[in-house]
Amino acid sequence: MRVIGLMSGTSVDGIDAAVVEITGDPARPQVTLLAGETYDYPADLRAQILAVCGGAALSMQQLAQLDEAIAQAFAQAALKIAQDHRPITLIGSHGQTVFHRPPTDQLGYTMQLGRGDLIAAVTGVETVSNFRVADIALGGHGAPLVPPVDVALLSHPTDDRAVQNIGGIGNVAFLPATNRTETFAGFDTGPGNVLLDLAVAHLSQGEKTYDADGAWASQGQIHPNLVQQWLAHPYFQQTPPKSTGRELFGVDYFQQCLADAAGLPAADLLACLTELTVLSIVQSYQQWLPRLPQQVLLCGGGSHNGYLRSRLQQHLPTTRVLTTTAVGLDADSKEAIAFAVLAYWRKHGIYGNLPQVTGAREFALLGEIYGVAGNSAVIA
Ligand SMILES: Nc1ncnc2c1ncn2[C@@H]1O[C@H](COP(=O)(O)OP(=O)(O)OP(=O)(O)O)[C@@H](O)[C@H]1O
Ligand SMILES: CC(=O)N[C@H]1[C@@H]2OC[C@@H](O2)[C@@H](O)[C@@H]1O[C@H](C)C(=O)O
Repeated sequence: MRVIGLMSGTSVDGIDAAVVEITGDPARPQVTLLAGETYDYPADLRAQILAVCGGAALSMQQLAQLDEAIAQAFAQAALKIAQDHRPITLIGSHGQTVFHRPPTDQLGYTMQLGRGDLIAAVTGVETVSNFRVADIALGGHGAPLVPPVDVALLSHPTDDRAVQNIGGIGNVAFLPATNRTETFAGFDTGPGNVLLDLAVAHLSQGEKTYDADGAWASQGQIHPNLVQQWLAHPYFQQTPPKSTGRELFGVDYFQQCLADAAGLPAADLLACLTELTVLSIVQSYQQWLPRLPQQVLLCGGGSHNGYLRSRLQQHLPTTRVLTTTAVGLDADSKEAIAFAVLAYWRKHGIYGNLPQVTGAREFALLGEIYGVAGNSAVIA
């Protein structure tokens, strides 16, 4: 079956789209990537989304317009990537997270915009969307959802692996070697690139959106006391299951970091924020994974940050730090691929969440399915 996966994450940089061919046993699918692209959001739409993520109030009218604009952008991304890969049978669309409240003594709440019904209507392809809410209703975090896909696609016969996504937020999936019988682990490790991106935009007066390869940060000096001060944030001490977002590590937190680093050169701020990401990952492995893995497989945009990668390798001397691309799964497309697989699982009646990761009290079918009328197909 040919499936499109669509995802836009906490960096809000654009829509990751992937076309995959899925074959074999639905529970242990064989996935071949046929195309992977990122389609940038129009600048005004990105600005609106970032404002809402930052807590800007919206009228219902504005919410409706934003939801439609995001759905249209996702549908256009699907139409573009499908061009040379028809027929497409199914779309799995994560949408755009604009609000995420982890559960406490009350249920969590999460909101992804980009209505699946509109994507189905525009593309003529059955679409699964709104993946997180079923897990949330069962007391879970609704995140991270990619770990079971990592288990299915990246487990190794003899080596323990940790798959580390470094997007806006970072998250890990621990995959014990398949010759062991342990359960899996996974959680959000904390900020990935989000603080770095905010710092770069601030330091470059909006000229740049990110620090390519970590080149700017690599010229700076790390101030360990400052990094330790930031690592005292309660999120880093919290026991999994745990998830986070721009609500905790967004503009307000960045302003605090900026104030803490007052007087330091720009490159030092970037080096310190990079070290925060790196040490939050390393310390969370030491605290919460059953043991350190033999391999860390990086994915997401942060996997292109050579400075960050080298810092991570330095702090994990007995572990090989690689990318998922190095073991055959494209590091930039992996999350989009994951939502194609989650949609495929939904259609086959296969549970998509891992309760030991999300904290839900049960397994759940994830996603709402939106069908299309028989002859309305555009890319089917
Ligand atoms: N060449 C590069 N060098 C350094 N950093 C990069 C590079 N390319 C991308 N990035 C970083 O990766 C970020 C985008 O990563 P990605 O697309 O994985 O995030 P996301 O999917 O939005 O987030 P999340 O996984 O939290 O939902 C950019 O904002 C930038 O900080
Ligand atoms: C609520 C939400 O959108 N969470 C994202 C975010 O981005 C990274 C991290 O925080 C992860 O928990 C999740 O995305 C990935 C795709 C996941 O669910 O596995």
